[in-house]
Amino acid sequence: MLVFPNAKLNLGLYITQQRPDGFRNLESVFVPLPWSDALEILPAPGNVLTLSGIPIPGELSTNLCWRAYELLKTDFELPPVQMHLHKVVPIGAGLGGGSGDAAFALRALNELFNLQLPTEQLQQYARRLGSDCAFFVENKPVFAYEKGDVFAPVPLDLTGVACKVVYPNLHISTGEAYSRVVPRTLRHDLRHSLAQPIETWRETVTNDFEEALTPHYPVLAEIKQALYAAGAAYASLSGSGSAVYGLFPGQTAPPAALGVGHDYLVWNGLL
Ligand SMILES: C[C@](O)(CO)[C@H](O)COP(=O)(O)OP(=O)(O)OC[C@H]1O[C@@H](n2ccc(N)nc2=O)[C@H](O)[C@@H]1O
Ligand SMILES: Nc1ncnc2c1ncn2[C@@H]1O[C@H](COP(=O)(O)OP(=O)(O)OP(=O)(O)O)[C@@H](O)[C@H]1O
Repeated sequence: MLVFPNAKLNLGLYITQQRPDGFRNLESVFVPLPWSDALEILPAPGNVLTLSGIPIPGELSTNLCWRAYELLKTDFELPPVQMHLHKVVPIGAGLGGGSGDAAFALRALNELFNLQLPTEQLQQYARRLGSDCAFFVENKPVFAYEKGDVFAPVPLDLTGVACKVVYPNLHISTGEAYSRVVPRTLRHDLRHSLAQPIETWRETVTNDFEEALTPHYPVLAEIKQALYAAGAAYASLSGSGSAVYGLFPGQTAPPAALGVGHDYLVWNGLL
């Protein structure tokens, strides 16, 4: 079975509280971003994981696709599988790339071996692999809260909005990013702000990681400024960075060149 695990963008992100379990409570809206890896899973005589594309740090056994398989195997008698992951989505980007791989692996294994796990149960498995993973089970725009793994519907449809995502070849680890933010009680009603026209978001929709990380990584502000100069209606860091995106509603494609950075990885397309 061949699947294409996509990435996500965060529209606004507020870190509201330190939790007793070491994690933080947050509020954010997640939307799918059609920048995708490719993952093939087949029954096989023996277990094997192969990789291509962007190199993934760490042992094969710690790869999130493999961990998804191992997790299901604790509860089900799964036959051996061969998996191949072709990595396209940049890592340490705040795009949830690894999380998408994990959730798509759970979904594919569920289908391939007819496990008949309903959505809620797949989300429970996904939560055990990472805070971002559960989003990718349903993979539709949601308001996320608590650890970012509990969801409420959000009446937001960005389908067809032109988008540019810029990754400045800078790996920011999620743990490091969180350690730089001091949680603050909630200051904004994100869902209310996002219900207004995109052009108003610049004044109302913020990501707490941006303020905390920009002094350490000025390139983030440079890219954001360039996106606005190129006509973005809204630009922001995604998640814990380092990817920065711009939205260009009403345009059939985002502008081709930004005039910043030579070796940046860029995704252009429609949401
Ligand atoms: C920044 C976001 O991408 C926003 O969507 C996510 O919150 C990150 O989710 P993720 O990459 O799946 O993160 P996890 O693998 O669960 O956690 C990595 C590390 O981030 C921190 N972490 C993560 C999520 C959260 N709600 N609070 C945290 O404090 C913890 O230090 C944790 O050890
Ligand atoms: N399939 C995978 N794809 C990417 N990273 C993976 C994968 N499996 C395991 N990892 C590990 O996860 C780490 C990346 O997680 P990190 O949170 O830093 O970045 P991210 O993928 O951009 O995620 P997020 O958007 O949630 O911040 C890598 O250092 C890598 O070791």
